[in-house]
Amino acid sequence: MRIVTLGPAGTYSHRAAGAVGEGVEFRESVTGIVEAVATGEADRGIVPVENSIEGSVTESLDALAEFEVAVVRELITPIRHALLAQTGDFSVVASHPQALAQCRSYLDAEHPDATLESVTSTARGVERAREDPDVAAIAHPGTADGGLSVLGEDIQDRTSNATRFLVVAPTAERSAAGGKSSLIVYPDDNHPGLLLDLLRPFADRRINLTRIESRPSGERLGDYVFHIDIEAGLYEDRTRAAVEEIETLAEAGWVRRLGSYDTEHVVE
Ligand SMILES: O=C(O)C(=O)Cc1ccccc1
Repeated sequence: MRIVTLGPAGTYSHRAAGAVGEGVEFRESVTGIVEAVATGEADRGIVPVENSIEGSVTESLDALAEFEVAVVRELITPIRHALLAQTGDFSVVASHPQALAQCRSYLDAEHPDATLESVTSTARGVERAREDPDVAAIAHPGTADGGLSVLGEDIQDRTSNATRFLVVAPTAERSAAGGKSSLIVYPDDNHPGLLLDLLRPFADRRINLTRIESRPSGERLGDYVFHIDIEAGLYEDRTRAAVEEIETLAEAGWVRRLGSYDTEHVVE
């Protein structure tokens, strides 16, 4: 199986990908990962979608709306960040924007003068720190080799920091079996009560929503795509009926069933 995730080696996504298989290939962006699966270049892609401290990885949500893929698994992993550098004398902290945001209080308290540098992944930040003594990285402590020391451990703003990853696959592999499902709804419409109308089909059938997120459609200001996760499988009659009702409401736009899956907790 060809598996792609966020690289270089050592990212949190790479660690989560260990639950999917061996022999991972890397991409520089989550959009590139979802695209590789949509075009048939890869069989599975692992992307972060949501963090318990920092919220959505919006690039992942937008890529799921842009490309035709299925979601086949959901992996939740604890995230524990470390600060790594050649010495304690640095002026730049480089990491993935999510990691920088998850450690905001620590950085404000311990390194208020450091310049924060966003890079494409935590592992890319570690490469920067290996090359440049003026740069520290925030990453998994296991990436501290090649002359780097761990200057701080468990530096995330809350002890419980978890990230939710989705495993994407070609649409032919979409499953209707599972206790949770993900949908994307683009109503291409705007009227008072639209959101209420979109939610009622679930409420009427006692289907619990675990998440709803709106993202700009890119078409015009105030026009949204809704990412909806529910606690029910697409195989269930009540889910089928609810989604059919939503398809009628969104007939000017589209509804995408990404798939059903069960939550897996991955602890390394
Ligand atoms: O950059 C990484 O290591 C990633 O996999 C993205 C990420 C960043 C911070 C927390 C979880 C995932």
